[in-house]
Amino acid sequence: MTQKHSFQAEVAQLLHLVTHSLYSNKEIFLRELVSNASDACDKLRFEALNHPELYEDAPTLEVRVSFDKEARTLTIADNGIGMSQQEAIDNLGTIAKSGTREFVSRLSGDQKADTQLIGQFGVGFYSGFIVADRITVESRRAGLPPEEGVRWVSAGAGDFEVETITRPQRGTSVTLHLRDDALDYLSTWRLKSIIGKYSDHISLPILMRKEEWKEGEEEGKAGEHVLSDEWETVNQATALWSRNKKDITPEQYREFYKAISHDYEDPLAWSHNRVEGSTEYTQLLFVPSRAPFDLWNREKAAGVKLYVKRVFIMDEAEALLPAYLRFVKGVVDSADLPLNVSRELLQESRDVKAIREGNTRRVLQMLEDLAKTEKDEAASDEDKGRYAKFWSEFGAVLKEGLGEDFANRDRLAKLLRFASTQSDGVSVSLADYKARMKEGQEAIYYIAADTQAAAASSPQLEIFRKKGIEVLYMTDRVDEWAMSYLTEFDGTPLQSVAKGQVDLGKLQDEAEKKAAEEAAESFKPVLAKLKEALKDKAQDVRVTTRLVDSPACLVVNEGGMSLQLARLLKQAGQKAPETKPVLEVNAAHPLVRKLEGSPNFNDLAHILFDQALLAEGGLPEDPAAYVKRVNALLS
Ligand SMILES: Nc1ncnc2c1ncn2[C@@H]1O[C@H](COP(=O)(O)OP(=O)(O)OP(=O)(O)O)[C@@H](O)[C@H]1O
Repeated sequence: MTQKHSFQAEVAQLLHLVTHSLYSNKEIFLRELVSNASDACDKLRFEALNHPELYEDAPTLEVRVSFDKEARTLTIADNGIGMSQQEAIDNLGTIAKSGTREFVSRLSGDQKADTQLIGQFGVGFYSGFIVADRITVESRRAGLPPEEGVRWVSAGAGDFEVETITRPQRGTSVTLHLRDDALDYLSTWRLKSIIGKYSDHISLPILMRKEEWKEGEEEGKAGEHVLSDEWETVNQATALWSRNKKDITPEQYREFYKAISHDYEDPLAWSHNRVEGSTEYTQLLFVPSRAPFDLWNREKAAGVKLYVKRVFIMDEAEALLPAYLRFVKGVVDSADLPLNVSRELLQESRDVKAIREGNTRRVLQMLEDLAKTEKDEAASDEDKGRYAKFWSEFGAVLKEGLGEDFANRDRLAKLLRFASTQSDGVSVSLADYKARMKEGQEAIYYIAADTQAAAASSPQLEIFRKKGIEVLYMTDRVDEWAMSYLTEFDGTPLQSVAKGQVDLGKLQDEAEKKAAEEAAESFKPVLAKLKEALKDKAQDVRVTTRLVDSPACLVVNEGGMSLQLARLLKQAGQKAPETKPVLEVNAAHPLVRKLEGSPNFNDLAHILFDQALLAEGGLPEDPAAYVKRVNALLS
């Protein structure tokens, strides 16, 4: 008896996209289905560690790819874990992974944008519908009796049908009923070449029927290739990472990366090593070229798969890399961990700790190499641009490492890049900055703001501009938090220009200092009045030398949380300490001079404060009152 089921809405949406736009290279459907078959075998091998009876009478795991020209079908069959009827309904009719669901919910309906997005994702099983107008899946879960097999059929529209079948062999076969424009896949040569390209690294044998040359029977009739009953292995069938580095081509590394990451772009860099010593393992790690849409989710699945002696143990083994390197993809194959290792155990294992440290060092090494190439005269333009590309995609995540990975903080600091008052591009390293520091300059200055434009026009910068001192712009959300962990670079302190008093030290000449002191002295009575008028808003009011064109600005005390960070925290619904800022005034500014003896002193004082807040990216506490005061003065 067949039962009809509807696809979950998200699946229907995904299928629509698959069948209506997707993929300039259709052939990846084979990679996806072979990869599912291989995963199913991995799962069986894993479960059979404790239940060897699951192997039944077929202990050799394999994938078979075959086709039937007459029926126009292509079949990918495996003897892996298989599916029960309920599993087929669940796995092939709904999207279980929350990440994938979220991804689908982001599809905009704009085909071009969606195709881009989906390229980052891989549609797995559903990619079969790129080439098929109907798919039949027959399966039986290992351990269930033959009568509890299942047949699942769908034309890829809104629904699918399932029925119970008897299936003596365990595992799954996926049969694609090819569309008219996909009949070229009914060719041994074609399929072999696709498997060679995408699935060579799969550690299981992929078998296809051998082809034989048959002479034409009648006089004058040409011979042809016919399929024999003999099967042959058409891939290398050894896990790519277990092969010798020198036997692997760059092309093979790239394809391997695409297969494990579902990315359609080449990786930016990779590193493949066999690590020996007290903990033995192989690592093959990739840096992608493009950030995934959910990079910001720190809970997001980590990208490293764990194997133990070639046996697949788990995807997304977050213990193998720190969270700030969650963009890295790859494989770790340990020789020491027990096969039954669990996630909980991983967290505590000393071997895993050693692997995590080793992986971290490797990734940093890869990034340092990319950064080095940036300045290498002999490198191609493309190679030179790789680090900048990396930085624009992943720089903000890497910065989290400053607060997370103290042991590598110095290495991370060297990898940072910023825009600055002297560079629009985000390309200034702290070492570049130091090399350009003015004589007598004692700190690396930076300013944090929401955007580069806001940073560039900030009043706090005025004196630095005037003196030609470079200031770094920090415009990533994580910057302030990250910078709180980086107080110095190579012996030079980092100093926010919006915190504490400006002390340009040797950069300020004696005459300037003296003039400032005198101005401050004569301004004292006004200052006292200002403090009184603003006592609910400002912690203190003082005269500053940092302003040139602006009348006033707000700063926080050294060690205090910046106003910008406090705002970000509030926006994110978190508690921020209520720190009152310090109002700094430019005693030489006409507006400030006007204060003395003004009948509107109180209004002017509040306007001065609120404007400083606006200039800094904040909003007056009572915007309407601010507008009223300004209007009163204007009219
Ligand atoms: N050959 C197979 N044998 C057993 N189960 C399968 C097979 N193919 C697919 N499945 C099941 O169907 C589910 C959905 O497959 P699909 O390819 O859409 O996503 P996935 O493999 O989970 O994710 P991804 O392709 O992104 O790795 C799989 O998780 C698996 O449980």
